Amino acid sequence: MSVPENPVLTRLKISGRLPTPKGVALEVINLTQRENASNHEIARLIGSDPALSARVIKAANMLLANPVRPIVGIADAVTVLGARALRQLVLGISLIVDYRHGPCEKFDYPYFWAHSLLTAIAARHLAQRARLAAAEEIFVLGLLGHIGQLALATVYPDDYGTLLEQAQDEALTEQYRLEYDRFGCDRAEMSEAILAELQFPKIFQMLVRDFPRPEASKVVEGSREWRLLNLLHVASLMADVSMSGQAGRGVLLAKLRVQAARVGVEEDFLAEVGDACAREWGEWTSLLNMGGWHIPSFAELLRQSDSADVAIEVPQWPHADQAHYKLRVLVVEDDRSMRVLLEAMLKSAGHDVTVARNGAEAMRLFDQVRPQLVITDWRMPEMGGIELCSKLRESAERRNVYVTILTSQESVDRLVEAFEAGADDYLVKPLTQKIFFARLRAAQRVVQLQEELAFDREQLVRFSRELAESNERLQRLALTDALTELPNRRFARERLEQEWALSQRGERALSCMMVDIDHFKSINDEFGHQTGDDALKFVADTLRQSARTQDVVCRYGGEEFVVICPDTDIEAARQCAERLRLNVAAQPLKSQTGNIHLTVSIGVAEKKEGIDSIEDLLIRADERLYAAKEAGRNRVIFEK
Ligand SMILES: Nc1nc2c(ncn2[C@@H]2O[C@H](COP(=O)(O)OP(=O)(O)OP(=O)(O)O)[C@@H](O)[C@H]2O)c(=O)[nH]1
Repeated sequence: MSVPENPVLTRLKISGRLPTPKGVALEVINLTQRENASNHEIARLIGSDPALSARVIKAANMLLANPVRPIVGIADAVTVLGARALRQLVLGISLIVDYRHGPCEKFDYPYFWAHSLLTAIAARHLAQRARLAAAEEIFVLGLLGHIGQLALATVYPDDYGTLLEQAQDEALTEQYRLEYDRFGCDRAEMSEAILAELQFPKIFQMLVRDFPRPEASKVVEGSREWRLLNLLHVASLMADVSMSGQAGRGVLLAKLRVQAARVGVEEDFLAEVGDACAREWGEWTSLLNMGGWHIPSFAELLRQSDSADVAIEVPQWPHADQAHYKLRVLVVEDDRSMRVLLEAMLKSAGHDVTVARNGAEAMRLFDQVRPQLVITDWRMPEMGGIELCSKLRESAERRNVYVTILTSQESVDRLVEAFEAGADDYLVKPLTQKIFFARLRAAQRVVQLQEELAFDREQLVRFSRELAESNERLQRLALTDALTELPNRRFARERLEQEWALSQRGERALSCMMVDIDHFKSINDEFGHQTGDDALKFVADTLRQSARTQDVVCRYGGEEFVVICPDTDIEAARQCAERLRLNVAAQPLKSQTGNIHLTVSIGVAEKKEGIDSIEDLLIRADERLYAAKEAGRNRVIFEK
């Protein structure tokens, strides 16, 4: 990756103001740059500085950590490490020794080097386990990772001191910006330039430039460079945590967990590395004549702090578009770092996240959270991901949730097992953000489609229920007389048919009345149509209230009513009719113009021999009604 030359750096290089090794170390650097330099010459030169050679031998032994064949002399160190690694080691050691103090009063040199040394030790362990690079190279890279800041403090002691005071509470990006505004380059560019100047390989130059802010790096995610970059970042965060005061430690630990989980470093390993750092710390500090720092037990720190208590600063992850469809997600993971990472990534994409430590806890939380997506680890205490998945699929209310299983190794058999347990998807750890967010979007699409389908289904059910209700209402309206709210003629005929059939089957009696308001026309003529309507309603109400429970009073047309009397012979029907007639006559209709006395005439008929249909029955009742009118009205006729 070629970087355009920064004029500020060029100027500093020319004026020789950048931090560089001195004395014998400088000669070693120059010598190892010569292609024809022999190991013998290099060894002799280092040997001329007893302090340097003692440090180099000890450092080489600590880095190579081979108790079977320790390095005993400087010639041995040159052979085992090789000229390039040796050169880098000499550089790192001499810079620490020569720049232990400096002119910038506000810059804490001892803190700076202690932090760099811790970063170096941690980076070495992390890289060794990940088998990403030679341990001694990563060590030096950690040691010189922040060299740009030392350079700024050393080259511009006063200005940089002022800037440090101004920027101490600012975020790193803002600090970089302030440095750039003041000096024309920031500490990362400065680190890169110094490593270029010291002839470190290009990849090292890029790493020191990018590792303090890996999220801003353009390096391809998942590549070896990307992993190295993030490991260095994790190492530097471990140094931050170890050296921070109690107050800020919780937030730093949460940040560390997220970053560690991103590169697949689980919490147990983090604790192991932390404790290895604390163990080696004493040896390194005595080797480099540094002191005064106590490094706490890392495992203890991790145990004490629960990131769940800390408000995690959620970074905006690349690839994490804000969720256009917000999901309720249940993260089920026993490793705290991984849990914190998943939570942070999901939250940065705008989702609602709940966490559980194992499948059993997830089952307990399920109904309360009602998740749409479950992301679960495979192996967990109490209940693992596969069992959780099977349990969810067994339950009718929970089976529709989208389940993604996390696995550390991808094997065909494992994947088949996951899908057979009912998983919808799987993700392989360490998580690659790009893949994670792509899979998340796929899950979102499926959940969204499922919910839209469910919504459509619900709508359909609602529509058909409404339709049934409205049909029923229409039916009711079709069979009801709007003015009197009595059943209408159509209803009367349908009901008569039913009662007729019932009476046929059970040989039960059936009677019916035809009721007509007397001189109704004259009410209309005298008092107007509205009063005529009121009179109709009045008579209808009286009939309804006076009829027996089983009788059905209907408006048959105009001012005419039919009363159906099931299980009723002619005598009983006559008595009912008489009661109706008397009740109508008993109460006058109160109108604006005064009381109007109303009467009705009633014809009663019974189903009996010679009456073969409801038509016959109605005609017979109508004939008797006519007879009642003829006979002077306000009476009941039930026989001819
Ligand atoms: N106000 C009102 N009048 C109605 C309604 N339906 C029918 N009528 C009137 O009721 C009257 C019925 O009159 P007729 O059948 O001749 O009865 P009538 O001669 O007045 O009286 P009777 O001989 O005793 O039956 C007609 O004038 C119709 O216009 C209605 O819904 N409202």
